[in-house]
Amino acid sequence: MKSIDRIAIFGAGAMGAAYAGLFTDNSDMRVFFAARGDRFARLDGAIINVNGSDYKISVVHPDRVDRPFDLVLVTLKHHHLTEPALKDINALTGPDTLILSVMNGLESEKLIGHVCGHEKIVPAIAVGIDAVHQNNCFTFANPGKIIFGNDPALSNADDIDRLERIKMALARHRGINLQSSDIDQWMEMLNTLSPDGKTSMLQDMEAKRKTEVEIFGGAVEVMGKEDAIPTPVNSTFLNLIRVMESNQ
Ligand SMILES: NC(=O)C1=CN([C@@H]2O[C@H](COP(=O)(O)OP(=O)(O)OC[C@H]3O[C@@H](n4cnc5c(N)ncnc54)[C@H](OP(=O)(O)O)[C@@H]3O)[C@@H](O)[C@H]2O)C=CC1
Ligand SMILES: CC(C)(CO)C(=O)C(=O)O
Repeated sequence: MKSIDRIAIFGAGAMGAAYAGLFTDNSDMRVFFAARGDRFARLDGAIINVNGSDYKISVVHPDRVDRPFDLVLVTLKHHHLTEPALKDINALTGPDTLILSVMNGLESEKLIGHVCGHEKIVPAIAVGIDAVHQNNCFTFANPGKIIFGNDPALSNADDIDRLERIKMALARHRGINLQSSDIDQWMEMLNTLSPDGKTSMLQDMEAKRKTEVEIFGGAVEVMGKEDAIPTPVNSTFLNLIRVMESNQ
């Protein structure tokens, strides 16, 4: 496998800055943020502070990529994954690029894979990190971990076949038998997060930004309806957050 020397981070928010700091401190990789327009202007030459240390991360414009990156780390919010953003992610890649999305939800790998090529996607999820973003200051008490997975259903298939396999994958996903020990493990992980930290969603609420609630609670509600499984507690929290968002 080709070595990873250059990494582009797409989304210089709480997670993007945390990983930019971690990669800069713990590897020889050259770390870049990728952005265009006002974001490029804001980030280019800027000093960001992560856990008390200053970093000046180079910034690449998607229209001015001289050679593909070895790794693209996607750290956007779900609603940022628009067609133009997906095109910009694609502009950072070449045939040997790996793409790692640490975004929450079930959709980002599919959307990015559709535009950039499913074969480039390394399926993964970030857990236990508690990254907070305030202006150019970023903090996290725990780096957490990235858990790598593999979904063979999403690679090497034509579109129709892939669609069927995605449906199969979803069925398999719903067939997973969650045990109470899984919930215990999740509670243990939550207990490792900083008491002074804020979830990504709380940060969005406080900043009066759109939240990702529709891909979390919204997705559970849709699946519950489809499978005729009542999800009243989920619906209560979902509707509370929807009302809070609409009152902003
Ligand atoms: N925060 C956490 O601890 C954790 C977060 N996650 C997940 O990770 C993902 C990222 O979360 P988080 O880092 O908190 O989110 P943030 O909102 O802090 O960061 C998202 C960043 O993406 C930038 N962005 C949006 N659109 C574009 C674009 N077109 N081009 C370049 N940059 C863009 C935003 O820029 P701008 O500010 O200019 O709009 C923002 O800086 C989410 O899916 C979240 O659920 C998962 C585990 C933990
Ligand atoms: C689970 C949690 C709270 C931290 O990993 C998270 O994913 C978030 O802040 O969005």
